Order: sequence, then C-alpha cells, then structure tokens
Amino acid sequence: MKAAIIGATGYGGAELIRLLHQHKYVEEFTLHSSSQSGVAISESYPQLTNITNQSLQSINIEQISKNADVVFMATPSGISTEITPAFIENGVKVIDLSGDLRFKDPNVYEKWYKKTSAANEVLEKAVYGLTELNREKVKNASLIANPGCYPTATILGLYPLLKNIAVEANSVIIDAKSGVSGAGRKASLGTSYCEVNENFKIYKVNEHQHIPEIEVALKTANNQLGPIKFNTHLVPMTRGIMSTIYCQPLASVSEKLLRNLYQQYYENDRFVRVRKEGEYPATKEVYGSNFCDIGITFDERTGWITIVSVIDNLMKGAAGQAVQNLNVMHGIDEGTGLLGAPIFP
Ligand SMILES: NC(=O)C1=CN([C@@H]2O[C@H](COP(=O)(O)OP(=O)(O)OC[C@H]3O[C@@H](n4cnc5c(N)ncnc54)[C@H](OP(=O)(O)O)[C@@H]3O)[C@@H](O)[C@H]2O)C=CC1
Ligand SMILES: CC(=O)N[C@@H](CCC(=O)OP(=O)(O)O)C(=O)O
Repeated sequence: MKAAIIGATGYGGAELIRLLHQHKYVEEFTLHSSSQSGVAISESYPQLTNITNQSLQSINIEQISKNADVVFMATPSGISTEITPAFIENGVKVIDLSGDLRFKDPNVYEKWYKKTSAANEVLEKAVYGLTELNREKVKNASLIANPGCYPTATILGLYPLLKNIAVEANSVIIDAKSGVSGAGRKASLGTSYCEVNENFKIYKVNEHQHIPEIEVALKTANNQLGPIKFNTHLVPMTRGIMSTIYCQPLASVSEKLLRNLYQQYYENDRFVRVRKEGEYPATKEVYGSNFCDIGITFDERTGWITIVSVIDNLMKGAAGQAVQNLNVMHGIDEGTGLLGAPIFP
C-alpha cells in the first residue's frame, strides 16, 4: 500500500517514518510539510540519512489523493478538521493522530481544545482507534481518530476493572506523568532544557484536554462512573508515560482475582502485558516499543486498588498505535512493523 505523512517534520511524523520504513506492506510513503517543501527530511532528521532521501512535498490534497491509499495526519489540533474532509471525499483513508476527531459531540471538543470542531458528518465517520477496545470497528473504518497518549495508557489500565468490578463511582484518581517529547518538537519555553532538567512539574491542572476523552471511553465500561480526578506532570525524560491510577472497589477484592481478570481481558492482545504479582512496570521497559505494560495491586489496609500503566508516548501513544490501526484496517497481521523489543537501557 501507499501512504502519505502530513506533519512529517514533527516527532509523531518522524516516528511514523521509522515504522513505515520497516513495514513490509507499505511499498511507498511520501512526506508533506506546510513550511519546508523542497527540503530533504534528513535536514531535519540526520538520523534518517540513507533511510529515506526524500524531500518534503507541499500539502496538495488532490495530488496526495491520487497517490496514497492512506494518509497519516501528524499535525497540531485544528489542521485535520480543515483537511481530512477532502481526503474522505476523495476516497482516501485517514488516520488522524491529533485530537480533532476523537469526540462525537462537537461541543466537547470546542470546550476542551478551544477550537472549532469538525462537522458532525465527519465526526460520525471517525472510529476511535484504541485498537484493543475497538478492533472490530477499526477493521471496517476508513477514518481513524487515533487516541491521545495519556488516554491510551489510562483507559487500557482501567477498562477491565471498570467492566468487571463495582467501584465507588467518584473514586477514580489518575496521576499521570509524561516525557517531554509528548509536547512535540516545536520549541517552547516550558519544554526548554533549563525549565525541564532536574525539575518535575504539574501542568494543565484540572483542565487537561484528555479528561473528557478518558471519561467518554470509561463510561462505555461503567456508565455510573463519576468525573475522574486527572492531573498531568512533566518529567525530565524524553519518552514515556506513566499513569498511576487509584480506585476504591465497593467490596474487598483479592489481588489474584484482579490479575486473572486483566490477564483474561487482554489474552488476545499482544501489545498489552499484564505484570506478575509484585511487579510494576517502568517507562524504560516499553521504550521504543508498542507495548502497554500494566501492574496492579490491592491494598487490604486502605481498601484501594492501585494500577500502574506505562507506554512510550510516541509509539503506543501515537505512531505505533496508528500503524497498529493501519494493519487492522487492511486485514494484515496486527503486529506488522511493530514487533521490535523495547530499547534498554
Ligand atoms: N508527541 C506525542 O507524544 C503525541 C502527539 N499526539 C498528537 O499528534 C499530533 C502531532 O504531534 P507531534 O508530532 O508531537 O507534534 P510536532 O509539533 O512535533 O509536529 C507537528 C507538525 O505539524 C506540522 N504543522 C504545523 N502547523 C501546520 C499547519 N498549519 N498545517 C499543516 N501542518 C502543520 C509541522 O510540520 P511543518 O511545519 O513541516 O508542516 C510540525 O512538524 C498532535 O496533534 C499531537 O497532539 C498524540 C499523541 C502523542
Ligand atoms: C507533555 C505534553 O505536553 N503532552 C501533551 C500531549 C498532547 C496531546 O497528545 O494532545 P492531543 O490531545 O492534541 O493529541 C499535553 O499534555 O498536552
């Protein structure tokens, strides 16, 4: 198949290049930029020298539509809203990494992203691409709203629990941490070295745009769920997300039962690894891979469950999951191009 990457000069775009380059069914991909057409991608990313010597092309929708079977939108929020409808009209599949198409209700997007939403008919076509939850819908989709990075770690961490165990409706607390690549490549004061190094800071307190995305997905597991408590922190590391989740079950549960429940729920999901008793995953244990690793425990003293869920934000949190969805949409093995082990140390 033939692919095009719009936003190829960003971190999500560069990760897509790395993955599509090693994907045996992608015979060709083109790279598109709104600001650097004509410039070789290796000018932005010297590590891609001899991997691809392509020059960036402008974003010409008609030309891309003639060439590509599928377009990846690795662009900031607001761009897919403008561009994707034309690709859909031209019969080209789209996988959007941004938040533009993740909500069915346009008001939710407008409230949390503070931007104009895509039209209802586009939102209706979009399938929320958290592959493990929506595999059957992804199979038949022509438009994928790839999930956000924090939602991927958090929803995978909570879903089996909320589906199977009665919890205190208002007890879900999510303490999430991200590496700095989660903010993209664009320079900003808040992500500059001196602001981040040897520092640990909370940001977007009570107003993170991923709050409604997580709530909408979790309500499909338990519609009694109250508002979640969710906050995000910037950690001085490049990649990785850790979502530490606390939740109070209505009745005491055994740790063994919880682990069995998670293992059963994810038994056919090769990218979710449920850790054994007493083992909690670290971000480096999924670095550069498409895995989501989950540790779980119940504290009899407090009566609370703790779940730890980690991903690489650029892989399972963005480009990796986008390629996983590409595979499912095209009926090819879900792991194609994604089976590399995590990089460690
Ligand atoms: N980083 C992460 O971990 C994750 C990111 N995401 C989402 O994926 C998307 C891409 O993120 P990321 O790669 O990190 O972001 P970056 O900021 O690294 O890259 C975004 C790219 O979009 C392009 N762009 C900017 N403005 C426009 C425009 N007006 N029209 C077309 N293209 C434009 C730029 O390339 P150029 O100037 O060459 O056009 C830029 O390189 C975002 O929506 C982000 O929220 C989702 C999950 C995780
Ligand atoms: C570290 C960091 O800044 N991360 C970003 C993740 C952005 C993202 O994934 O946003 P979308 O919903 O538009 O995809 C954030 O917290 O906003």
